[in-house]
Amino acid sequence: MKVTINAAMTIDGKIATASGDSTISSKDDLKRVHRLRAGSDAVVVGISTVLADDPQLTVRLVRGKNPVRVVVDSRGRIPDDSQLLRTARKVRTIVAASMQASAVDVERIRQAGAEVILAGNEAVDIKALFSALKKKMGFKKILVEGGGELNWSVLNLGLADELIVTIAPRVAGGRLATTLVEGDGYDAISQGPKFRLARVQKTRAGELVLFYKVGKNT
Ligand SMILES: NC(=O)C1=CN([C@@H]2O[C@H](COP(=O)(O)OP(=O)(O)OC[C@H]3O[C@@H](n4cnc5c(N)ncnc54)[C@H](O)[C@@H]3O)[C@@H](O)[C@H]2O)C=CC1
Ligand SMILES: Nc1nc(O)c(N)c(N[C@@H]2O[C@H](COP(=O)(O)O)[C@@H](O)[C@H]2O)n1
Repeated sequence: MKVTINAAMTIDGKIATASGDSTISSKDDLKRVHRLRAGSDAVVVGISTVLADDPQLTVRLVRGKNPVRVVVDSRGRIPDDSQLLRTARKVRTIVAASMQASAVDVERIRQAGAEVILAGNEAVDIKALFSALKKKMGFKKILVEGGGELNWSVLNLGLADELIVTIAPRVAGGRLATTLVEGDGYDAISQGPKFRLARVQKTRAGELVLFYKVGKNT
């Protein structure tokens, strides 16, 4: 199974402002992302991204098939009125929760038309989730679309094959603004995953799209 992380950041590495504005990519870049989604079996996001952005995670800017939408949501907090749950009967949607989710929330999410996968005791066990996506669902291409905490988990577990980062010609600043990779971080740069720059694209809006292959660290 191939796992790709895609995100857009400012020159200073922020994927959203401290107040939660994440409108970073140009229309051209968003079309590229929608094409990437169309070529993926599933798109995976963290619950904080759902709560901040209320995303659709569809391919509406291009022709193609919507990927299955997967939300990493330990406690089953996804709101009933979120775009993902409101459209769960039209576009297949999976909520990956842990044992922290109440039976009431699991039932509420299932009633809305989404599937629930339980993986992990506290946080969602990302390794177990990705294994289920591969072995039980038969998915071959997974697109991870953040946010920073989810990016950390996927990279730190050595699960990513590719990292695509759009650098927009903007600065967000703010020590509380979310960065591309959050989590605990490494003590030494040498402990982190190593990347190979495979390709660079420039968009009409002056963005650089960097395509990195990820060296496995596990
Ligand atoms: N510019 C861009 O390309 C993107 C920007 N964003 C922005 O990122 C921000 C959200 O990012 P974050 O706060 O970092 O949250 P996130 O979206 O990565 O979600 C993290 C949350 O997911 C849950 N979770 C459960 N198990 C987990 C596990 N094993 N590993 C990681 N998370 C787990 C936890 O509740 C955790 O706090 C939003 O402001 C959003 O707008 C999000 C995606 C793309
Ligand atoms: N590639 C990219 N560029 C940006 O500027 C972004 N803000 C994001 N965000 C990701 O896309 C989701 C929104 O998707 P929809 O437009 O609602 O389909 C958002 O939740 C992030 O995962 N990505």
